[in-house]
Amino acid sequence: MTLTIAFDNSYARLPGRFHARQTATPVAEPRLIALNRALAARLGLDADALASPEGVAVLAGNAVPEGAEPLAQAYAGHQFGGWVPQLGDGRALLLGEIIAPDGARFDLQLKGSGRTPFSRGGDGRAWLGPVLREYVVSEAMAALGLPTTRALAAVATGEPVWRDGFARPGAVLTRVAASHIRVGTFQYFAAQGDTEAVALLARHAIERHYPDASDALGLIAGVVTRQARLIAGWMSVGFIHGVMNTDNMTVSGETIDYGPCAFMDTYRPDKVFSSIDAGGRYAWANQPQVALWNLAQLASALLPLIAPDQEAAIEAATEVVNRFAAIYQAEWTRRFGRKIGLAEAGEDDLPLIQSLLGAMARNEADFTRCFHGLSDGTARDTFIDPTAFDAWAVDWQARLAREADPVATMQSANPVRIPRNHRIEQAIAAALEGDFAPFHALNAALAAPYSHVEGTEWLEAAPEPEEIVARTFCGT
Ligand SMILES: Nc1ncnc2c1ncn2[C@@H]1O[C@H](COP(=O)(O)OP(=O)(O)OP(=O)(O)O)[C@@H](O)[C@H]1O
Ligand SMILES: [Mg+2]
Repeated sequence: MTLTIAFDNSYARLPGRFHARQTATPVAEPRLIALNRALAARLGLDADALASPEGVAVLAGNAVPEGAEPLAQAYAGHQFGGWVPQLGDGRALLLGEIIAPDGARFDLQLKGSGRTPFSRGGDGRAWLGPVLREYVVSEAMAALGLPTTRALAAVATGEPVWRDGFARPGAVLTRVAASHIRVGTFQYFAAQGDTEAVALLARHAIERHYPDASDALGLIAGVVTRQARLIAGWMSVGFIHGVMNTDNMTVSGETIDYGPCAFMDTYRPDKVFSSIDAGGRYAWANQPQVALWNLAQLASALLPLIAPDQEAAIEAATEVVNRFAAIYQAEWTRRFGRKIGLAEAGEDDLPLIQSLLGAMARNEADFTRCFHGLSDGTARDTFIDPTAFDAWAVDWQARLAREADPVATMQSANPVRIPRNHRIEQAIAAALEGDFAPFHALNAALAAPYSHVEGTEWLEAAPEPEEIVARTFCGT
């Protein structure tokens, strides 16, 4: 079985200071854990060839496929608000880009493939737990209909990875993305005063993601729009990214870096999962503000391209960045409106949505179960005090009288299943014992999140108190 991948590596053609050419460090005993056949088909890749020994060698980094030009991408970033002038792929390699049958261009990247010039003190590796988490959650995000990087494959390396004094099984994730260009990629060059590189990168990003944009302002406007919509989408499914540093925000508008992420069970606007987010900077309710702050950093990196006069550039960029609030608010209203059965919610409907959310918080309602329960009469059962729900439902029913098919609207907006954190942890624990069945069952159940599927009820319920997993770790 021969694996042929038609690479066309536009990022590798950018000047040398954009990346470090590097091959993966071979691993002892590659073994395929999961191959995403549906995604392979979408990309025009031969899944059987990927699953063959030759294919698995490529997915593990033990063989370089013909046409690939592996490289680590340079980037910088603000981490928890603190500036880090050089980050870069310290444990990932871009193999190259492929053009799918429909003409769309995708990066093919290995994550956990060994040390690079950007590794600093790190070992360049990933362990099984975070690889499975990223696989499950990124694919669930795609199934929910939200823009995201994808997981094409997970491979066990047969080598230990040391974390906190424990030997963990090593793994490599094959990630697919519209690109891996981050806000931090622009910042990396801007901070060095390398305006030529910023301009080259802007042109590259425009060609790949915003062909209608004619200049840097158009690029910013495009990213602002996509990120505002993306974050509103996260909010609508209770997703908490957990580490929204500027190096973890894409310019394409796809969700990236599923390190400490989680979906919340009980609705709490200030919910934080990440063990390192002590100040709650990246709490659920803070995500739009953080995104806006990150976008301001992008705009500031692009200032030299906007106008020779800095004052004028700042003024123009600020106007574009400030469009975020209206785009976000419109998308938030549209999404939460649909969640309560309103096909086209408007500003007038905000009090109704907000009063439900307030009551949900006071009554410790499960976010996913409560919204889904609106269409089958079980929402009130998720409240500590169901009569509080009933009180809200009076106004709600009155408003629903003006809707043609509110049940259909709600069912298309409220997932019945999300990747619950305790289920992810259970799947990881089983995998560490050599049993990957729960991991595969989780992926299968999450592929169709909006409809009831026989045999997947175990994933619909909120965790029992003793099952709750309230902490996540940063995934390195
Ligand atoms: N085990 C490791 N070895 C070397 N570098 C690492 C390791 N873990 C993380 N890094 C680097 O630390 C920085 C921040 O890591 P972060 O957790 O945001 O990213 P990541 O999960 O590795 O990757 P990505 O953002 O591509 O999903 C990045 O530059 C990353 O490459
Ligand atoms: Mg990252």
